[in-house]
Amino acid sequence: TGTTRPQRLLRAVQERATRGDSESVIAAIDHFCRHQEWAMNVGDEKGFILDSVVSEVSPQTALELGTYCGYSTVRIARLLPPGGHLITLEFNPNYAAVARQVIAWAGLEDMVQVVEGASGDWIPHLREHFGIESFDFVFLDHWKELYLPDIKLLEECGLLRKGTVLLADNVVCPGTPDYLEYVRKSQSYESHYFGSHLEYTRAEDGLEKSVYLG
Ligand SMILES: O=C(NCCCCCn1ccnc1)c1cc(-c2ccc(F)cc2)cc(O)c1O
Ligand SMILES: [Mg+2]
Repeated sequence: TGTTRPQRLLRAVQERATRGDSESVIAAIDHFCRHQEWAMNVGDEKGFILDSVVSEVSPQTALELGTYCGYSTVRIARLLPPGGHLITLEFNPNYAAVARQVIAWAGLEDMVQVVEGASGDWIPHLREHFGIESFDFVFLDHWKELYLPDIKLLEECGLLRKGTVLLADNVVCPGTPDYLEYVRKSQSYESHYFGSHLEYTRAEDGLEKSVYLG
């Protein structure tokens, strides 16, 4: 027994960050991951790229696949425009429980909906369950072999529109080769690779930004 890494990360947030201050929550998690224990958050370097894409899109509706401890959820939600809303899907209930508390500590619970379950099960029900017409922005950061099937499902469910921006983490490490090939070859996407590093390390990694053309 004892605590899990997500629980230790949450304790670091509660001990180091100021309630309602999302910047201090982000800083506390980055400090924990650099100085205490590595964790698979998108991190500060790739997080800066995520911030710039979210700011550019300024999404009213956003979807995140893979919440983990809520680090990228907080990064995205803090930049949403008035009326903006973020739905984040997490398969692991222990991750989801920690993420809800991290998001609440940042004071962003009103703009975020943490949904527990398998992305493939939930995607076909997002419209009816949350009144979503389509997404302006999608951040992919869950199991790497699900990136491709899940964007195909989003297409089939009509949840992408002309101009929807997809941003995928880890396209180099751990890697998402089938997803990359698809978005780079498909006539329905305009893709661009942002080179960076695996969170808190010197290993190569990067984000792929893909605009859906319909
Ligand atoms: O596996 C990752 N994320 C998915 C976690 C489970 C998602 C569950 N889920 C949520 C919704 N549907 C399913 C991941 C891994 C690494 C990594 C890199 C190098 C290494 F040596 C070890 C690990 C780095 C990341 O940045 C990652 O995102
Ligand atoms: Mg990741």
